[in-house]
Amino acid sequence: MTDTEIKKGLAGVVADYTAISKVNPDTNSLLYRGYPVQELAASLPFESVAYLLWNGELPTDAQLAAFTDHERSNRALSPDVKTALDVLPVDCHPMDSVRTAVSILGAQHPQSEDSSPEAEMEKATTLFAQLPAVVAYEQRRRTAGGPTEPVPPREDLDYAQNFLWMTFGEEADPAVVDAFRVSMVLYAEHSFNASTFTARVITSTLSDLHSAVTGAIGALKGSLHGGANEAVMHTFDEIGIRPDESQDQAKDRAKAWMQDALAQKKKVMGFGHRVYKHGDSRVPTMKKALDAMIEHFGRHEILGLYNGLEQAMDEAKAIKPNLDYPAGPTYHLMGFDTELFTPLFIAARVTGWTAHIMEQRASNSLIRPLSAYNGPDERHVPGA
Ligand SMILES: CC(=O)SCCNC(=O)CCNC(=O)[C@H](O)C(C)(C)COP(=O)(O)OP(=O)(O)OC[C@H]1O[C@@H](n2cnc3c(N)ncnc32)[C@H](O)[C@@H]1OP(=O)(O)O
Ligand SMILES: O=C([O-])CC(=O)C(=O)O
Repeated sequence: MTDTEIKKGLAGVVADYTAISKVNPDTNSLLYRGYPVQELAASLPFESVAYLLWNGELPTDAQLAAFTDHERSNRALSPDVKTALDVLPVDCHPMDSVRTAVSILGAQHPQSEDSSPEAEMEKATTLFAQLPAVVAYEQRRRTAGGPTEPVPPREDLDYAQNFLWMTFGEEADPAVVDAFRVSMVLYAEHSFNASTFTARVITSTLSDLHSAVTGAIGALKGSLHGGANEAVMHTFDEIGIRPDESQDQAKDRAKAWMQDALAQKKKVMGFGHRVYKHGDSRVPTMKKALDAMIEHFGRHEILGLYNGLEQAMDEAKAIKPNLDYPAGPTYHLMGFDTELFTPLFIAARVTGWTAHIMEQRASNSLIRPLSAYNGPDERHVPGA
């Protein structure tokens, strides 16, 4: 086999059909089940988008009411999960904590080994409902410096409102809720990205849903994928966030930082994409949400840093930001610890992952590519 036949990173390989989303780099568009993501993000609750991804259609009012009733009644942090999280080091990465929690939820689920469509939908829905409690508790445990009391969920709040309530213990301002809701919708689904493909590979062996999600979390953690939203904030921190500084001063420092980083051939997280080469379809919508948070909190120096990095990268390499770039500072302004940013991505992407798990299972073929061997020629153990 020659090198030219090898598709390193599976770049450009079309591995299967999917009816869940369409990423089109030529038109810079993203459709969930045919709907432009910008239209979904404009006003729909995240619950409707989850329903759409799983069922293929937006819910009627009655369907949404039944779905949200079920979701709201499954929001509490499982006591066993709390016990398990409490023995983890308080400074362990919260991606590890959430991965552990999903594993426990799988082992405890009464339908863990049932992969019928009904059981898969039930497991996807309860996981969707329970992840905010896990992520919120991890934020609170870190803030408290150890085991603490979770904030009980509220059934009178929608998904986004309740997520922020459980995290911060107070009702969030509607502007913050809306920016958070938008981020969840934009993060929900993106065809055969690395974590979703991981979930599909695991499902293809006829393994269970929670195993597939646990594996997907591992794939999401890396900074070339979901971990980039955390890494973006580390970049901002390295440049230095100075709330007293003007937007222009911040921009100049950010530009200088980027020029230096690129001169050293560094990869700057939050920029570039395997599929989009002229900008990520979701960035303009997420940037609007970031702008709203910058206005809301009066933090214009963040915009200076944002614009400085973006402009210097564009001038030097014409590489555009991806979704993680505006999402990172948005979550920072909302008050989340930087290490919690990728767990927030999990809470959103669990909808897309589980939709793909169900799609893979419905039309399965074991995913098992070939490799080209380039190790030593056959040789023999002395005396064998
Ligand atoms: C939600 C998400 O998961 S979106 C992706 C989040 N990930 C990141 O933000 C990590 C930073 N970005 C990257 O590493 C890459 O752009 C990837 C992995 C996302 C896509 O990479 P690929 O399609 O494999 O492109 P590849 O990494 O080969 O880059 C092509 C060229 O652009 C450069 N490049 C791409 N992204 C960046 C970047 N963020 N910073 C600096 N240079 C970059 C590469 O160095 C390479 O240059 P070269 O040809 O001179 O060697
Ligand atoms: O599609 C990708 O490769 C990465 C990405 O943007 C996502 O998963 O949202």
